[in-house]
Amino acid sequence: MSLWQRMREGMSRTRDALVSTIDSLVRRHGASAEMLEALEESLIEADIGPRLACEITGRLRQAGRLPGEAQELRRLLATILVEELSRHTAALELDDRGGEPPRAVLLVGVNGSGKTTTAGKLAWQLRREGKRVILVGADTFRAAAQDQLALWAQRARAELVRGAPGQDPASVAFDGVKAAQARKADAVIIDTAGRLHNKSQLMAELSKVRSVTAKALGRAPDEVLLVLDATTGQNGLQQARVFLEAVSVTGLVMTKLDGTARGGIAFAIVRELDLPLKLVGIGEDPDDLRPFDPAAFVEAILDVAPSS
Ligand SMILES: Nc1nc2c(ncn2[C@@H]2O[C@H](COP(=O)(O)OP(=O)(O)OP(=O)(O)O)[C@@H](O)[C@H]2O)c(=O)[nH]1
Repeated sequence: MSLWQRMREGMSRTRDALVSTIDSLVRRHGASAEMLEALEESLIEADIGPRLACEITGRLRQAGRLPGEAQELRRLLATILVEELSRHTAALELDDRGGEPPRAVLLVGVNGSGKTTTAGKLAWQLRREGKRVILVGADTFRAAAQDQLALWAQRARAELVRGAPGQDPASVAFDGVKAAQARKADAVIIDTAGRLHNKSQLMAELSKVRSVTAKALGRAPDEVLLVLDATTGQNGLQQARVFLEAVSVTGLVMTKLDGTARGGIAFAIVRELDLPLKLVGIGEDPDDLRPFDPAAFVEAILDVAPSS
């Protein structure tokens, strides 16, 4: 299946909801003020966030003559959404930045958000490019998390550095980076714990993992990615802020976009957090982690290419 088809399939729940709603609004209200009001509500329903939904309909209002045909309206909307997302997109900094290998990626985020899966998929993809990759299990709190990472290491044929139960996560990260340097690996991917029951402890732990990783590397980690579960919707924003207080994040990964009809959350999150969305998870296969491409994403949820 081509990348484009896979993105379409992954986003089908959001697309089905948005396209049928917009088309029926246009059928019911035509190109009218009522239609725009109803459209604003539908965008909020799709989790785009009230502020952005209001801005979008404001822009449509200003655009002058509204298209009376649903597909044209979706095309206009797509143009506005691509423009919005493009302001908050960036590629992973794994190849084209200075500094000696290994490139280091730290994954942070709440339990169950998809960190381990993202680490595994990323390792799998880098391995496919012929890179030497070390996966590091710095979640020493949950043995199951380490076992899951070990399975991914096997699947990706990546090497694994895992901590002993109860070991200081920062020391595991340090060992992982040192092992990657000694083995001349291209990339080291560090999976961390994300329990939120004790916020100050988690924050202290994460900032120590980051600073010890930086010390072992001799520079800041190339990427500190905050992994967010799209199915938690607006609640994810609150959780994200806790992590942002603890570590300086270089980008976002949004997982499980295939599991929601409210994929508009991607817009709300990048807008509210003002951080680039770098990767999206659209399924459980190793290939279902994708660099974020605003035009492909918007086309997949609105079923039209943006007007040029
Ligand atoms: N459908 C779908 N499932 C995903 C995606 N990403 C992760 N998952 C699933 O989400 C569940 C949780 O993912 P994990 O990678 O274990 O999450 P985690 O953040 O590492 O969780 P802890 O190990 O508990 O900290 C797993 O069942 C994954 O297979 C995605 O993009 N789409």
